[in-house]
Amino acid sequence: MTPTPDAVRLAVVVVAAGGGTRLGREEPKAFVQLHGATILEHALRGVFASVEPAQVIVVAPAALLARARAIGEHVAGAASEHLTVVAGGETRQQSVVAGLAALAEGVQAVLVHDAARALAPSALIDRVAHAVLQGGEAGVIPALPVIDTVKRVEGERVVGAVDRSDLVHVQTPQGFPRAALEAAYAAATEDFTDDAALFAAAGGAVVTVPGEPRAFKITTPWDLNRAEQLLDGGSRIRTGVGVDVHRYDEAVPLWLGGVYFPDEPGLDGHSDGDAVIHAICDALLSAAGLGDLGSRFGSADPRFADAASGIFLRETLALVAGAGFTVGNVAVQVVANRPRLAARRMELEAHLGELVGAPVSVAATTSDGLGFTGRGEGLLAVATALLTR
Ligand SMILES: Nc1ccn([C@@H]2O[C@H](COP(=O)(O)OP(=O)(O)OP(=O)(O)O)[C@@H](O)[C@H]2O)c(=O)n1
Ligand SMILES: C[C@](O)(CO)[C@H](O)COP(=O)(O)O
Repeated sequence: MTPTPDAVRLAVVVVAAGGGTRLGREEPKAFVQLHGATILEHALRGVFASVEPAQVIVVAPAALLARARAIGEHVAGAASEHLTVVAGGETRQQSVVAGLAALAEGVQAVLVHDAARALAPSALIDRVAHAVLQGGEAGVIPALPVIDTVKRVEGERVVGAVDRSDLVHVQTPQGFPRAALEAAYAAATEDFTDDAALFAAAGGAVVTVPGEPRAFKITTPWDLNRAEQLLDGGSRIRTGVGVDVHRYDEAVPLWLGGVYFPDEPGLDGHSDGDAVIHAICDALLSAAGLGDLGSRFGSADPRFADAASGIFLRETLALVAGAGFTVGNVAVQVVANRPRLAARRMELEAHLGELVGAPVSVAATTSDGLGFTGRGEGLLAVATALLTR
């Protein structure tokens, strides 16, 4: 993943070294299973599906650094070069210090994010990142209004009311200019419950952006059940559609569905022209509400000139997973005079199913001589995708 200009300036520190006392599990909280993956994996999916950070630093328990790296590499895939794993400390603040110590040169803004906020949507991470990257000197934190009445108590005795109109619930990621955050941490003489308080204690200004209910912190067993239900009981089925057309180009090889077809005219395009994979990517992005291939990868991006289209599918699947979706199935229909797919349909379905990680069905037809496909000028692929969340 080549960083975009914004990403060259941004690092995300994911603090995952806590013991999870209030959760009451044997393993440290970030390594507790949630809906078939660890809490850490869920958190990293959101991070890697968001802005393209130049560096992601996972702060993990010293005894689990290798496990944390394996999880990080599984999520990051081709972006693993941007992953750093360091050992945390006795407190959250000490873990953040360890994360800051691992920041690469050139990073100018830092997001600090709780792995325990495992369902934080990538849109929230984008929101904080873009607010910080706008170049102000303030810290940026996500916040939600307090909707319950708040009382001051002494033991069980209520001793006063608190005006909730100017109170908010604060979440993570919290974003800061790097130099100012490092200076604030260097000057800290006490423990704070979040980075914004430490930053403010050093004189830094802090502003809020809207938080997200899904970014709640998994702290107690009830929270873990709530997260499980959101990922399971709240299953929502989403369908999407994708279409792609390419003209034939006799001068290039034909790759279709990630499979090479010898002695067939290739497809003209900025990448390898694989209309089947492009249509599948658009169908997946459409179902997840994540835009389309052109908006995500750019139709003229030099990074993808002549690229094998499998790279688009891997990146698309990471985005879809990061948004909390699982692929149910994909169906593809090819409309073209060539190539004849019948003899290789099962091979195509097996290969695409392996790439997508779910059943992929492939069908083909001609257009009975009608239109550009009938005149043998090009090939059209239509795909549908079913996602669940
Ligand atoms: N020494 C610590 C303590 C906390 N954290 C991280 O800070 C985030 C918020 O902390 P919290 O939810 O309190 O996690 P724990 O400290 O593990 O929970 P508990 O207080 O119940 O032990 C979590 O992602 C946790 O992994 C950390 O990296 N290092
Ligand atoms: C950082 C934080 O998530 C912001 O709300 C919160 O302060 C962490 O508190 P914890 O007691 O360390 O979970």
